[in-house]
Amino acid sequence: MAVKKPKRSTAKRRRIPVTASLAPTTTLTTTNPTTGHAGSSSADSLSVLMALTPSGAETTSSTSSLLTIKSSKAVTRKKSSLATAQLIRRYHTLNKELSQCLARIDASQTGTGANGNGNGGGYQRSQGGPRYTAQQKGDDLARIAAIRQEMDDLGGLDMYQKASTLGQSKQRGGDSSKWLIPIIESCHPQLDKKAGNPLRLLDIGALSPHNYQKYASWIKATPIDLNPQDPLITKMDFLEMPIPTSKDQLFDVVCLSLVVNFVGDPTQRGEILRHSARFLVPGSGLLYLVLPLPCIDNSRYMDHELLVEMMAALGYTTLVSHHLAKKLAYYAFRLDIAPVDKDGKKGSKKAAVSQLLFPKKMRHDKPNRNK
Ligand SMILES: C[S@@+](CC[C@H](N)C(=O)[O-])C[C@H]1O[C@@H](n2cnc3c(N)ncnc32)[C@H](O)[C@@H]1O
Repeated sequence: MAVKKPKRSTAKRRRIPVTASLAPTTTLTTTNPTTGHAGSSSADSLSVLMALTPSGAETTSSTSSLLTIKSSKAVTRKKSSLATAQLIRRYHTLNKELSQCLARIDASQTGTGANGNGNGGGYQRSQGGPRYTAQQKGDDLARIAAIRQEMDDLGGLDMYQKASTLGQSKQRGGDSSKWLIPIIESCHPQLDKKAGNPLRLLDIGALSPHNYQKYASWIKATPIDLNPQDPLITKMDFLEMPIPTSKDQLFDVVCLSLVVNFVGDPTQRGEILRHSARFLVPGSGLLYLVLPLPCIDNSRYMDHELLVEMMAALGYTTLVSHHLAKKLAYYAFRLDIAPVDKDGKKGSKKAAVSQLLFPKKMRHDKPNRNK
């Protein structure tokens, strides 16, 4: 994508460092976006993953028959898959708790109280709400340090990404782009795949630059990530990505596969979805959204109907297709209405209205549901 005079997004962004650049990224070094620590902390990250493998995992070398070898391999794979899932879950939990602590501190400093979604804990600096005491702030600061330490001990974002890459390896079903391809094809029936005029696809939070390689003749992918695992992935915080200033900079497809749930702060999750609309061709652009299934079918506050309603409020009024699989929920939305606040202006009427439209509200009051 050619970028002329990039216009910076004013989308709400506080803690993830600015790394906006469309140039390849290996020369850029940043603070670890999640832990806030400099550099990569995962020199021996794979050994951390191995250490997480439940003890007693057998290896094939000690087995004597082919049958045992096969079952032993399967057992090892299952255990390692469990360890990977455990690591990813722990990382998400820490990331969320970190966001909550940071949001409480932010809210107490700005006097905004909760950040509109309960994440700030409802504390206010000024009158009207419970006071956020110095003691509570001290506890939050101590907890933040402990969380960052634990994240570092686990191997930081780098390790999380390696675990996620294992999660998307072929053995475990491959990456989630497969579901999308037939949908893109059905939305562009006239597309001449050999004409040399490929569709433009922005892959946000890409673990591999090769997810769309097979379709390179008709899909030109731009993979970006906060912490690229490959030099072909551009280092970029999507919320800092320059908003297109002309039609030829827009994308036909924007992919957010397992990215929104990665973000700990609910306001920022919303911002990512809102921001996505600024990059798509209105009328035909597709947003590919993948979430862990429990976000949709086991939450107290969110479900399929509410997601569809919220997306419609952002201009995604057509749900082209969706699929609730065993572990993941896949959605393809079409951007029918161009965003009003194209310039990314925060606090626009539209933004205020959508916050009022969707306050955090209990929808499924059941004890076993996620919060
Ligand atoms: C679960 S992993 C990626 C999953 C991959 N897309 C897939 O479908 O398997 C989530 C990724 O999102 C990236 N990410 C989170 N927030 C981001 C942002 N604001 N900009 C760019 N990448 C982001 C993280 O760095 C991480 O690599």
